[in-house]
Amino acid sequence: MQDRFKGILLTRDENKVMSVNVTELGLDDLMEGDVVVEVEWTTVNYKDGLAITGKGPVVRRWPMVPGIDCAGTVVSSENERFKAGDKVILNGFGVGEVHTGAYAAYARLKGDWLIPMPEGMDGRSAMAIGTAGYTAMLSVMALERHGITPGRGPVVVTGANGGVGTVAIAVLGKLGYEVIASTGRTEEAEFLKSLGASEVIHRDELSGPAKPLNKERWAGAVDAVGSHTLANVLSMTSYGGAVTACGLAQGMDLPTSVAPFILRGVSLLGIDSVMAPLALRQEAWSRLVKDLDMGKLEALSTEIGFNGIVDAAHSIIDGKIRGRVVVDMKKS
Ligand SMILES: C=CC(=O)SCCNC(=O)CCNC(=O)[C@H](O)C(C)(C)COP(=O)(O)OP(=O)(O)OC[C@H]1O[C@@H](n2cnc3c(N)ncnc32)[C@H](O)[C@@H]1OP(=O)(O)O
Ligand SMILES: NC(=O)C1=CN([C@@H]2O[C@H](COP(=O)(O)OP(=O)(O)OC[C@H]3O[C@@H](n4cnc5c(N)ncnc54)[C@H](O)[C@@H]3O)[C@@H](O)[C@H]2O)C=CC1
Repeated sequence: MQDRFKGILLTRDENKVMSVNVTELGLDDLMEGDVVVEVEWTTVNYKDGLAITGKGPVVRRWPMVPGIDCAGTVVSSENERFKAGDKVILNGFGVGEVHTGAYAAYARLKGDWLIPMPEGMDGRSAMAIGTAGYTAMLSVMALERHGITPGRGPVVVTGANGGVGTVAIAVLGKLGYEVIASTGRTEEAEFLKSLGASEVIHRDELSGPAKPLNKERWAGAVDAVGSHTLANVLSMTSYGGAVTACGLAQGMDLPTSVAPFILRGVSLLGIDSVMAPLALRQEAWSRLVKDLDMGKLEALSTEIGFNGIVDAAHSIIDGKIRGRVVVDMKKS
């Protein structure tokens, strides 16, 4: 292991003005943990974008190495579950928020947070999926638990060209659902159809203030957008349907009424990837091996090197990234 290694460090001055520094770090700059991992692959999620641009109060401890997820190899371990050489995945648990994170050549982490690399997956594909794709899987699993089968009717996916959206479309399509993709980038309709969407609608149909109830259009939804979009999705969900909420790309508010819940028995299912229990995580990663077509994952992914992370963080907040960004940490 190198004594000094590259990393990104977010610092704040006495006036709480943030700086983003590409710098050299040592192990002492990383917070305590019982496993040191060489970060081989990481990614840029919306939350990483919020952290690096400072657009959202994601970072809650300073200074911070951002980066909420990574895949790599264990370098040293005092945890009985892991030994040097093991391939692992890390996502969530406040890493990149309150615990120094993935945008460095090494990460010092708690072994209890790590998942052994599932059979059939490698570091690159794990991070092409990343937190966004794993959250898409958690969302699909929540719909399934609620009895939303392909026979119940279509499922709408909002934020369809984003990380959660593209992976959700690919998984739902493979599982046989009729998928309606909602996007502001309708010029990407053919791409979304190639992933598994049957129909593409413009996000403007869902982005204004919602009526309490509207014509029933879908049995289920994977929503990554929140705000008016989620309110409209709820108002158009058919009797007994279910909607998962994981994101806030339009806003953190939810200007809805109780009508969909009390008149149509619609359920709103909250999805949190960060503190999801280990068993649910392992199930989600195993399901991704089985239910996500790796050719489609490749089609929705763009690879960059370490030096591209900061630009990609700005681009994701500007809504300019299609699908997922995977970062090869060995590449500059
Ligand atoms: C991969 C996942 C995602 O992408 S999620 C989307 C990205 N996340 C965000 O945009 C969240 C950013 N955070 C915020 O906007 C705010 O922190 C807030 C609205 C969630 C809360 O802010 P507010 O100023 O209203 O309250 P406090 O900071 O005083 O916190 C209240 C209470 O909540 C605890 N808390 C704060 N952040 C989190 C979090 N991320 N996860 C879990 N809990 C959180 C905080 O510790 C306080 O609890 P207490 O018991 O008093 O300590
Ligand atoms: N709850 C959780 O644990 C998790 C939450 N998330 C959240 O899910 C959301 C999506 O994440 P990603 O797919 O990775 O982000 P992304 O940026 O890849 O995708 C978001 C999509 O929403 C679109 N969008 C932006 N503004 C919009 C608006 N006003 N109306 C409709 N669409 C809009 C963008 O064009 C983009 O296609 C984010 O808010 C993120 O924070 C992501 C992962 C885990």
